[in-house]
Amino acid sequence: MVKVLEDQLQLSKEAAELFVKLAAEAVEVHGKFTVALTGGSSPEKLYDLLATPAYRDKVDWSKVHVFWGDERWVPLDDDQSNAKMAKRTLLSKVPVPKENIFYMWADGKSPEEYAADYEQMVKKELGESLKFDLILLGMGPDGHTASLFPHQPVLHEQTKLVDAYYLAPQSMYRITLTAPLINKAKHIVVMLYGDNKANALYEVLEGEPNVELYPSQLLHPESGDITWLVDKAAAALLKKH
Ligand SMILES: O=C1O[C@H](COP(=O)(O)O)[C@@H](O)[C@H](O)[C@H]1O
Repeated sequence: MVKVLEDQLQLSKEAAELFVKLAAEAVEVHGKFTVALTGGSSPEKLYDLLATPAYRDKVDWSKVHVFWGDERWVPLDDDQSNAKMAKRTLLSKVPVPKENIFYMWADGKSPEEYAADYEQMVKKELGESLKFDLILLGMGPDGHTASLFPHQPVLHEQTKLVDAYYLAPQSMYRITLTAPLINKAKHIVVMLYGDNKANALYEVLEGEPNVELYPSQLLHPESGDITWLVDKAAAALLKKH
């Protein structure tokens, strides 16, 4: 489903409502809420909102288990860290138990080693189903989502649930959930705004299949659902939605 909202604030409010609803449902059904956060600029407003009493007080944070969809392989206090932004805006302001937060970073490990460790953590937390209750994602103007970047071999990964690799154009390692794991989620929410993403959004949703160029085309939930929360500017080129 594609939902076109007026602007970043409106789509963030919509995402916050969904987060609260899905958290309550998951806790009711299986006693916890497993969520993978996204990085980048798109979710900042959402995290700010979730930390305000209007939303914060509706979530049982003691039952929330926090993962990330992807991360830049940098220490947690580095400005490029997706976790640093989530900590500043949300995790430092809500009572999530420390042991429920699974950062995609470890001192003294290689990214590849830690990707294998992270896969084990994911398996332990999610059990056999491997289904996150919610995976939040963004999308870059180049059509990448999580750290599934154009033309990277990770796009074809079928065995690993979590992978790490050197992203040469950015001169840094990335660690990411892979498409097969993401597509198992019960709910996927992709949030993005701005006219610089209009072309990629059109190509991803209505263009010719080409995952090498537009990796977000890999998003096809096996049995869950996907909601695209986009603003009018990002949706400007869509014809069918
Ligand atoms: O590199 C990344 O970029 C995407 C998109 O970021 P945005 O700033 O355009 O919202 C993000 O979803 C991903 O988590 C991040 O690592």
